[in-house]
Amino acid sequence: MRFRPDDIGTEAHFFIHLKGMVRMGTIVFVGAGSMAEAIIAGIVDGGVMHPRDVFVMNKSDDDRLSYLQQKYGVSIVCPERKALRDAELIVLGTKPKDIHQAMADIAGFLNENAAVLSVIAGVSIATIECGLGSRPIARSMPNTSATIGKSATGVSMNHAVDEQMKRRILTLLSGIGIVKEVQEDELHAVTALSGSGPAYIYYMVEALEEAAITEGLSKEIARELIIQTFEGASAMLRQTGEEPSVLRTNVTSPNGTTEAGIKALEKNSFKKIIAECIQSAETRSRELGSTSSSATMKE
Ligand SMILES: NC(=O)C1=CN([C@@H]2O[C@H](COP(=O)(O)OP(=O)(O)OC[C@H]3O[C@@H](n4cnc5c(N)ncnc54)[C@H](OP(=O)(O)O)[C@@H]3O)[C@@H](O)[C@H]2O)C=CC1
Ligand SMILES: O=C(O)[C@@H]1CCC=N1
Repeated sequence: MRFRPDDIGTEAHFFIHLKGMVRMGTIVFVGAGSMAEAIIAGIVDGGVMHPRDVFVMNKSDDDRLSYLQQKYGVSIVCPERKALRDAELIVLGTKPKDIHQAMADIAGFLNENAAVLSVIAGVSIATIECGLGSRPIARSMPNTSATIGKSATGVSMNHAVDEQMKRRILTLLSGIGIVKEVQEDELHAVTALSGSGPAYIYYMVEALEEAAITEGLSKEIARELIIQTFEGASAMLRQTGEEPSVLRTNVTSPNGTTEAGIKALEKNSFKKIIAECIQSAETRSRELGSTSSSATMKE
């Protein structure tokens, strides 16, 4: 369900949550790129927010703002920045390298009660407090499946976030998928696992598809079989609640095809490769954080 600007109804002002309705004011996305679009699509298409309560701004890419306005019915922050002054929640969605400039650009416009929700990899709550002052701040790590309401998001909040704002932020993030509250330091691991995760899965699909084509299948048939295999395996994990190792054993006939396939994975140190993948991404998330906090200290 997607609300449109002419779709006036009081219920559209509210987040609908299982535990009741949570009132939410306007939201401004500072940095309206791919991740912002994924979240906007999730909350607008999911009926979580009315698009008239959602504003977007960029540094210079006005064409992108027009595209988002056309596609989702959201509004563009005007040069006087009125939307920033009125906003109840600011979503920071720039690249880590641009966050200091973005915070310097908006700091003077925010009302003192505005809360902040960051989706930026690596950048700490302390860095945001440094740039935007002491205020309620949530640091999250969603993923691009937010576009279809299937994000796996981790979030951590500072002490200034009260119960009401916490519910609002959790409700907003629930609108784009599942949410897990974690310690701030654990967000580096969340980033490595589920923030970057969709890319690993797509990479694996590319590899499976190439291998299937080499074995004589058409790309179309291979693609359909792979997608259904991922969907089926993931639904089995969720619905049966079984350990993955048990489900794997159920597929593996003694001396059969699966055993041959798994042996090839083991011979090529599959688990070591995956461990290195997650570890490298985790380390990079920490690097992005320390780069941005040392930039703060230089300023
Ligand atoms: N992509 C992903 O899968 C995920 C990304 N993230 C995080 O989301 C963040 C955004 O990533 P992504 O959406 O891919 O990046 P994009 O490059 O698509 O978008 C970044 C946006 O920030 C804008 N911007 C830059 N400087 C400023 C500024 N000073 N004021 C306002 N806007 C500004 C850019 O506008 P302009 O072009 O005008 O400069 C651009 O539209 C990153 O920090 C990333 O770590 C988190 C989870 C998953
Ligand atoms: O690659 C990145 O840095 C971002 C963070 C998680 C997914 N994309």
